[in-house]
Amino acid sequence: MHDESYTTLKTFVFTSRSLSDCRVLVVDDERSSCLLISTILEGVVNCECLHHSENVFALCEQDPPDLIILDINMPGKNGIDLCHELKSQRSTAQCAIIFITGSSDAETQDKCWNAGANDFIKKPVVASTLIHRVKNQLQSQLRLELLSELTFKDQLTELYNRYYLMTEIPTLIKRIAREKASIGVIMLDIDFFKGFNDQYGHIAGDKCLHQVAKAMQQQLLRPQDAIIRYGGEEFAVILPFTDDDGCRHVGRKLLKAVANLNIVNATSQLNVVTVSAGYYVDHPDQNARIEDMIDQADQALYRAKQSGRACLQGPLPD
Ligand SMILES: Nc1nc2c(ncn2[C@@H]2O[C@H](COP(=O)(O)OP(=O)(O)OP(=O)(O)O)[C@@H](O)[C@H]2O)c(=O)[nH]1
Repeated sequence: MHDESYTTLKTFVFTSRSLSDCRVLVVDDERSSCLLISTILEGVVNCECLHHSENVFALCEQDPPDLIILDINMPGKNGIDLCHELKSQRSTAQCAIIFITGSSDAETQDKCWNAGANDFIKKPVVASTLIHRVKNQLQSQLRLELLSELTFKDQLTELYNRYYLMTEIPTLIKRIAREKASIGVIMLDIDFFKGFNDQYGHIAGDKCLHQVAKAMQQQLLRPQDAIIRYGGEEFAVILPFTDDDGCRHVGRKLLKAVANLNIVNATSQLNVVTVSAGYYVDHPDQNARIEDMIDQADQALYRAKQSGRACLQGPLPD
């Protein structure tokens, strides 16, 4: 547990992205136009080109770029329809879209804005204008990203905070209710953490919290799953669209991942840091409240603590 490199205190600085980390997708059936744009943007952002509009949506849904530079007139799906499609889907709505086209009459420009465009550039392209428009677009996105990290993330563990739980999860529950699906909630608490702090000090305690958080985060594979630092050494895991079996499976994986860190805690009978967990699965209606689900999972967590810790408990049988 003694790591000489660990000298920083309470907060971990957020690793916010910079312009050079941003991905820009250029969609234009004219190869020369794609080449020109990506050459101008070289060294500013990472550029990829696509010459067909047909597979853009599928590609963006899988791995959304930060910005798309879109031609309007292309064989197959035209840029305006593609923009409508991208902006109407939750998974791609955040991609900024800049149209780049030779036809810049008022009616065409109107169509672009109505489709959800973020900006519009007229051909022939002026290099410095393209660079500045792309930079402006991406910089405001990066600022928003940082702001939402600062608002919704806990600085010590880099997990979501309670504000995220209370503001974002209720909307998700309403969607799950509409789709008549289920949601799993797991509450976890580090065992004998007071003893750990007393034995190794609070800085080591903070580092332990950070490691435990990272190890648990790595176990969650679906983008909609979320871990929240609920209290000091207590975590809430929200698993949308997950049933009883799925919830138990994830719960066991989380327990194992923490134990496998092998962080020594001489104040625990197991001699390593472990977590106890309780879970609850709900088929919510529109009035369901996250607080009530957490309360149920917390009662199961209490039973896990009572039955010796380092284990997972579910609801009591009816
Ligand atoms: N280092 C550190 N410790 C914290 C933080 N937040 C809470 N704690 C400590 O976590 C400990 C929790 O202690 P208890 O609630 O008694 O629980 P426990 O010792 O883990 O015992 P069980 O949960 O019953 O296994 C307290 O000593 C808190 O000071 C934090 O941000 N950093």
